[in-house]
Amino acid sequence: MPSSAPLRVLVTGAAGQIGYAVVLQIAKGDVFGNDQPIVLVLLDIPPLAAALEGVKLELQDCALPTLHGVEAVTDEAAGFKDIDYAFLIGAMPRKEGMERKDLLAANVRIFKSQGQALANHSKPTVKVLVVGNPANTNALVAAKYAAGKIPEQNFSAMTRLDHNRAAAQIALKVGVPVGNVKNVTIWGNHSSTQFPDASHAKVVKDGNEIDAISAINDNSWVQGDFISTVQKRGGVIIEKRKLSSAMSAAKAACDHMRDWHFGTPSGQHVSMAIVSDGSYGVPKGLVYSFPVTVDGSSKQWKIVQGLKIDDFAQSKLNATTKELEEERDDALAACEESKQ
Ligand SMILES: NC(=O)c1ccc[n+]([C@@H]2O[C@H](COP(=O)([O-])OP(=O)(O)OC[C@H]3O[C@@H](n4cnc5c(N)ncnc54)[C@H](O)[C@@H]3O)[C@@H](O)[C@H]2O)c1
Ligand SMILES: O=C(O)CC[C@H](O)C(=O)O
Repeated sequence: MPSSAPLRVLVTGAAGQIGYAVVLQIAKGDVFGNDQPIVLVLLDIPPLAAALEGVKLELQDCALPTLHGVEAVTDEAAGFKDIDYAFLIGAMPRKEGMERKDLLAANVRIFKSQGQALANHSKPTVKVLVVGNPANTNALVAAKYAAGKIPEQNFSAMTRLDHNRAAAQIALKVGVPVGNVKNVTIWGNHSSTQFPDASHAKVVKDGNEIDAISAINDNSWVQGDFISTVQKRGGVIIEKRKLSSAMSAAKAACDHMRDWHFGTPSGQHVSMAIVSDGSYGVPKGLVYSFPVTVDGSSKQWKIVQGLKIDDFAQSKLNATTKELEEERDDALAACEESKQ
């Protein structure tokens, strides 16, 4: 039987394709547990009000014991009121032929407004996951406009999909189930400059835990096809489906929030894009993907320190840093232009 007070969980873009895939997983307990009641708040834009209402009705029809309420709203003030967790998915996805940069100016304004809404209406303890692209820079913008009310440590952007993709590629290469792979790392931006890093990963093979690098035994793959496959996977999905990834993105969003809520398993790290504190020489303030562990009782993440970064890895970290600095500058200029 559900025991504690309901958590208010906001999903923006809830009438969209990731939204449709994510709400059931959240509502049935995959993220916050089978005994944690929740109220789902679905937010989308006014032209999507009827579709949003349809999602709400379907959720009611799922008859889920953990779902104590569903609210469908098109007004930010109502959507962000008193929320505990926010899945910020609502934004334009890249279509075939579009560059990620084309999204920046349009989407960044959404996150300025939502940063302000978080500051004005949400609980100061709210934990925020930005999925909408460019996710890292959108999170930077939301954190900036919520500053003073909500700690920057409460903002994150999603690189868990890249993390899951990297683990899956290693599992396929080694010939083990993906559950036998842990501690891959995604560094930097959720974009094609990200650095998927297998060098600290472990694999259980034939009953023994060994370094992934030894299990793979193919350094040119680790420094070549492995990296480019993960970097370009989102684009390949768009090319094949003519739509941006949704099922895998929704699953990754749930993984990210579950680990933030309950903590990471002992001896394991995950990848989260969070506000840099200067670790590994990454400029402070950039929203950058790092290897992190999370303590489930405090719900605080910590960057894993002391991982060896060789010259090859450092050049990859530098490239994604450079892109994030450019995105930050473009985004802040776009925010200045939008006088709301
Ligand atoms: N970080 C990641 O790993 C990752 C992975 C996949 C997709 N994405 C991104 O997630 C976003 C959503 O993708 P999708 O496929 O669900 O797109 P979609 O077009 O199917 O849905 C987006 C929804 O957001 C809504 N929306 C737009 N502006 C809004 C606003 N201001 N407030 C609330 N809702 C708003 C739209 O009306 C639409 O219903 C895209 O930006 C996509 O690129 C990120
Ligand atoms: O637009 C893209 O290139 C990527 C879309 C999405 O973020 C993904 O990773 O699948």
